[in-house]
Amino acid sequence: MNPPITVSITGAAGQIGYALLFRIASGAMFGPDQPVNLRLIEIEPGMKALQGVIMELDDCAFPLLNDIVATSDLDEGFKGANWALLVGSVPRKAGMERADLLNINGQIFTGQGKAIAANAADDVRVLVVGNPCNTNALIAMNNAEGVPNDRFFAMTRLDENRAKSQLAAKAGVHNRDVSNMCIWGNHSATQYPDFTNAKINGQPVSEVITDSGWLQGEFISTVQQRGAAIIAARGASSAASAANGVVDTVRSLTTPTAAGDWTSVAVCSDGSYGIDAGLIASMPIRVDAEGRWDIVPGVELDEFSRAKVDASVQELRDEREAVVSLLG
Ligand SMILES: NC(=O)c1ccc[n+]([C@@H]2O[C@H](COP(=O)([O-])OP(=O)(O)OC[C@H]3O[C@@H](n4cnc5c(N)ncnc54)[C@H](O)[C@@H]3O)[C@@H](O)[C@H]2O)c1
Repeated sequence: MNPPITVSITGAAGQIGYALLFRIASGAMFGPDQPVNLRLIEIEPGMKALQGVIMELDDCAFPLLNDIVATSDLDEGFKGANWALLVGSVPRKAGMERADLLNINGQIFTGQGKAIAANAADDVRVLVVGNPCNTNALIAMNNAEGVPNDRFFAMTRLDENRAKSQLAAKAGVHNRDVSNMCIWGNHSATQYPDFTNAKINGQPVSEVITDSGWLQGEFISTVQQRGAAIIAARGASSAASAANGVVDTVRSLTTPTAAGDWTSVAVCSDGSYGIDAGLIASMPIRVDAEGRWDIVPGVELDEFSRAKVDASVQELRDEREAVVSLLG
């Protein structure tokens, strides 16, 4: 058995937390030989529910679950973290402007960034799920002095999985036959699911799905609006599929990417693809055998794609502008 990995999770008593903790503890995230310590972080009002979740974790008698800490103290919560999964955030309420939301959550991610820098392990990696996740990650990154920028990620994998599933259904193939699906930009309704570079059984999608009107219209809007469609149908926002996206993201960042393929995750841009350096934007990412990631170079963006990417990047610039005072 390997020594345990420590995973800190904020918002641990929330919906996504409830779907996520059990999968981490079962070995789905780090494999069947990797014990885990869970450090579960909640705000005070969530602590009672969190105790209930911990009782259920205990009742699973997971062989890989080494230790559980429940706390609302950030220093204790991020102590020794190898992974920090920042799921908790304040949802948008009726009458709240996007700028208000950015600011309320901005305060949270300022404190969490500082606490990660002060307490986490030297190899800490941070995945932000709580929305607006790109800008929350930007704030955490800019407040985590001493933690390299390449350790910060924001989740767009759920969007990638949704896009693959839509393409597979339209083409009458299995999800696993779809590759090279990249979500560009912001995890928001401006995100661009790039069908122009995606492949089905190694063939360009546009050669398999010849209905270009569907690809440019309904496909994109279905992926962009899927979160709202789930809320309308389920009466609650996506949680199990979001938790699955977290598991997939961490697995993809800790295992080599299949040759020629890539995965979607928002990272700190180095200026690639005309995306301003320093923004947290979703791009095609690959991981090598040593576990290092880089932005896949040379992906072609045609005129249609370029306009979509630019629109989403503009939204990220606007969000950055709204929180500039929190960036240190
Ligand atoms: N990136 C993505 O693809 C994606 C997908 C789905 C949901 N989300 C986002 O994930 C977030 C969580 O979703 P959910 O359905 O689990 O929400 P939820 O409201 O069920 O749970 C959120 C939990 O976070 C806790 N919390 C709030 N502020 C906190 C803080 N400062 N520190 C620690 N915990 C805190 C709350 O007490 C609550 O238990 C939301 O922001 C949602 O929009 C992102």
